[in-house]
Amino acid sequence: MQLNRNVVQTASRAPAAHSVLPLSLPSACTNGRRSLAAPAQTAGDAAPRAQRRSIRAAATKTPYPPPSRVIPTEAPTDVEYDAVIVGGGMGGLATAARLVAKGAKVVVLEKYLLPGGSAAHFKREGYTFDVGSSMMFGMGQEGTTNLITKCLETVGRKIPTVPDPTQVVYHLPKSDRFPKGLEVAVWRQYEEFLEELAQRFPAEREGIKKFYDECWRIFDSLNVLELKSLEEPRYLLGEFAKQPAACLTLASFLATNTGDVARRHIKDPELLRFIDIECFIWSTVSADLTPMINAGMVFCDRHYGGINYPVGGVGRIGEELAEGIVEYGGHIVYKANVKEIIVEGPMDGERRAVGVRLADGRVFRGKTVVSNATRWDTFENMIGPDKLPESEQLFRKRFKKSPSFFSLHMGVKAEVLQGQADCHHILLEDWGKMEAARGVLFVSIPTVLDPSLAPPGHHIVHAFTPDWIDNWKDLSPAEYEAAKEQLADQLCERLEAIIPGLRAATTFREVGTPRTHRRYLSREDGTYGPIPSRRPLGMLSMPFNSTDIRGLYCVGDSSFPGQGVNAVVFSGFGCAHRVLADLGKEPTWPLLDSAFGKLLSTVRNAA
Ligand SMILES: NC(=O)c1ccc[n+]([C@@H]2O[C@H](COP(=O)([O-])OP(=O)(O)OC[C@H]3O[C@@H](n4cnc5c(N)ncnc54)[C@H](O)[C@@H]3O)[C@@H](O)[C@H]2O)c1
Ligand SMILES: CC(C)=CCC/C(C)=C/C=C/C(C)=C/C=C/C(C)=C/C=C/C=C(C)/C=C/C=C(C)/C=C/C=C(\C)CCC=C(C)C
Repeated sequence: MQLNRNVVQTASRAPAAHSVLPLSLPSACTNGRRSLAAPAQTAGDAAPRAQRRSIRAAATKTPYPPPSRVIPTEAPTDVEYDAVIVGGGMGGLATAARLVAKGAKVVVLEKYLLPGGSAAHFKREGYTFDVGSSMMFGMGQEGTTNLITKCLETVGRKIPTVPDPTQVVYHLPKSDRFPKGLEVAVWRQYEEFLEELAQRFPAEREGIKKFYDECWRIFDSLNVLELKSLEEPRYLLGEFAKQPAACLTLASFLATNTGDVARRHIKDPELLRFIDIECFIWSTVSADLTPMINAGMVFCDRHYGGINYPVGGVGRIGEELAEGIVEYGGHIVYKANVKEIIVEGPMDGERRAVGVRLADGRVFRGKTVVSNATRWDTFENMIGPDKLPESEQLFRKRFKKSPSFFSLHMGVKAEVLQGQADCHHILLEDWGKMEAARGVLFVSIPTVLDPSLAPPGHHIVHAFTPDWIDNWKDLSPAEYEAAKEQLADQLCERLEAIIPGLRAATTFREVGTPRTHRRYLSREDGTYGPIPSRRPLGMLSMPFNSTDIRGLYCVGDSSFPGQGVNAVVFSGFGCAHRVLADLGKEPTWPLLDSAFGKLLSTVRNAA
């Protein structure tokens, strides 16, 4: 059966291209093919790509963004805040934005000098480097899942963006069928991507469409809901009443993992491995361990128009949010290292978080405390490893820390990337190494979308690969430096396969190891976030924002729905809603509320 593009394309899947074009950038198109040294395909090469590209990056000049503005603020310590927020990563900022917009008195305490956490940026020699990846979901203009756009709007902000023409281009291992390697581009247009994949695996044409169409069922359901706290039954019942079909669809997928759905429709082992890496690049686990609802979000938002690069760099999002929060009356204190979450009450009775103490001795008191640090940093380091509530002990059995990353930030002469139009690439030479440290190589070239990030005539190449902190322990300073250089050289050698001449064209290079991530992001072992230790029951085992300590909430990637900027912003929306409900600033049905809370924790403990 041939894919029928007219059937696949629906208004909800592909909002008009103009709606996602940059707000202030030229929509200049470059119709050339990708210029990376792409191996030819053997199983049916796709039709000429130039004909199928309907959205192209603005790859020419862009205006320089406004200079970074991080307004340092202080905050009084002699007041009781509605919420004291530990950490100004995207999870903490999203919570703060939603709270201040409702008139709550909020202080954000950030250990570093800048907002954004792992989604911040740093500047060196005329380059603006994104700390993490440059792939931003949730930045579209339509629907309800464009949570980054919505979060900015909450505090009156908007950022010009550039659409990514492809989400990612995969350069995957050689096999009998693909002697030069399997290459697949995930085009912004859904039909183009389906066609490309079906050309590679013609016998699975129908299965491919069925699998990805199941993802659309989830996305289309999420994309009509007002996204708030799933722990608040009054809101939840309201959404069920307004959108019963969407809510039932989501409920039916809550306990499902992606691998199960993929195997229902696809039999080819090589294609199933492709679905694995489709999950791995954002969940850092295979499809069997990746909740299907998250896959629905990621596999569809990219075609719906959600992946757009913020002009000026990913760090602009945090900067704009921070400014907006301050404008709405909130406080953000930088260089504020929270050492302790103050909890009152007996160990065997009701315990309540009442504030925090900083390393310099300052105390901020609040009716609620929200932690944007990982659960390990929050409970073990700021409360005490001997005081772990039962639900936290359970969390530690079910989830473990994912590896951190080794990152290589490079400035390169522009000619080495002549004609390049794809920002993100994935390289893997051996399927057996997909989940191993230093196996998958992630590559972002954000300057193809926003040239203003590099000095004229230059590009940024950011390459990173999963790595464990244990690989960097017990080294002398000289050994540490030598190990960094050696691994950086190895990665450059691998990169030469898709960017020939890279090493000779490199004019700037800075390396980060898991130790760097631990130090600057204050994430235990530099972890990227929690991953399941065993097969999870879809999303059901992931904790929401409330904790067993009254008044203490967690937000960010150790809370539902997990890693990803759009995901932690959703977690922030949920957290703010739950906090407001507990503060009496959002309507609730108290009896139902407490019964539902107990039911949820019973279900989660059993999941
Ligand atoms: N392209 C992408 O998709 C992309 C890019 C970057 C980041 N991310 C995602 O962002 C997620 C993380 O976001 P997040 O909001 O959960 O966490 P985060 O680590 O980004 O932010 C946490 C913040 O808390 C601060 N902090 C930690 N301990 C502190 C303490 N004791 N006192 C004061 N401040 C403290 C840190 O300095 C940091 O700014 C990751 O899962 C990753 O997937 C994604
Ligand atoms: C009863 C109950 C509870 C319920 C009922 C039913 C219902 C209603 C349900 C509902 C649900 C919901 C709403 C859900 C939600 C969800 C969500 C929102 C989700 C989201 C997600 C997201 C995500 C996951 C994302 C992610 C992303 C990421 C991670 C990214 C990353 C990236 C990277 C790393 C990059 C790569 C790079 C290269 C390639 C270079």
